[in-house]
Amino acid sequence: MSQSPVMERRSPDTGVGGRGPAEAAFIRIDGARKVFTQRSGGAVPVLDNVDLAIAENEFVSFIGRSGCGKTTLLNMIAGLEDVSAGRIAIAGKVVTGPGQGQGVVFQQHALFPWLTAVDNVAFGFRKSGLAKAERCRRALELLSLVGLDAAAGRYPREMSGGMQQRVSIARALALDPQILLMDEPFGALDELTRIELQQELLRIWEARRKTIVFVTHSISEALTLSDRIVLLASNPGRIKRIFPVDLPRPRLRTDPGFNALYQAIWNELST
Ligand SMILES: Nc1ncnc2c1ncn2[C@@H]1O[C@H](COP(=O)(O)OP(=O)(O)OP(=O)(O)O)[C@@H](O)[C@H]1O
Repeated sequence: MSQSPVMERRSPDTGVGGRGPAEAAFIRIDGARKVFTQRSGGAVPVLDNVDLAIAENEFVSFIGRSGCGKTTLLNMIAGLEDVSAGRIAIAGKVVTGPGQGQGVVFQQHALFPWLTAVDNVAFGFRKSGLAKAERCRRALELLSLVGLDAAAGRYPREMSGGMQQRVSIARALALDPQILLMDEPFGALDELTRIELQQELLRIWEARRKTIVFVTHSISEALTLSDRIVLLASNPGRIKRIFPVDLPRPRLRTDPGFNALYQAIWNELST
């Protein structure tokens, strides 16, 4: 396969893309492996020897074929899955569970159907020790940030999928996490809503200075959003290649640089 000049093949010791030495990594994954144990006792190796360094405020996407381990890797960073071997650290502290600065947004919005939008977001403050009125005030502020001022009193069944996903993002932002981990958050949305939410997310990312790790199946989405795209291969899951996206934002799909990278990622995914 021909190599595009904008691509860069990196060794498994994947440093922080163009942002200084790997020691400056905010999220550091070293030799991470994941083996699931089946009920029958059999072991299923899912991720093997993953090394990755992600800088503070960096936007990194994981892309790869279905089943290659993207969600598992994200869940390991979230502290929702343990690491079978190797280690994952955030700001130098080994991840031992959730609550180390990670906020998670899943594809299914996972809102409480019996709570209004504002109460769903306020739920994110439950461990904050804040008084109810203050939780409510801050929840309204976050709903405003995601463009949902007018829908605060609505229940999930009264909102579209895009609105529900905005509420999920607001809830994930409640405790002002340093890291936003997003698992195909826009996968179930129509194309227009998806593009709108991508722009919203970039706005929030720039305004709030978050580190974002984002799982997607869409090459265009990864190219629109990311500083770097990490392509995973399957059986067992491992990093095959990392694509830095050195294109100015907002990114246009008609840009020749965008198209060159799209083609390069497509080629790599399909081989
Ligand atoms: N709890 C589990 N027990 C056993 N195997 C599991 C478990 N969770 C995931 N797996 C397996 O691990 C592999 C990776 O799954 P994962 O969901 O991480 O992949 P993915 O790349 O996110 O897939 P998709 O793109 O379809 O969402 C799959 O083969 C899956 O069947």
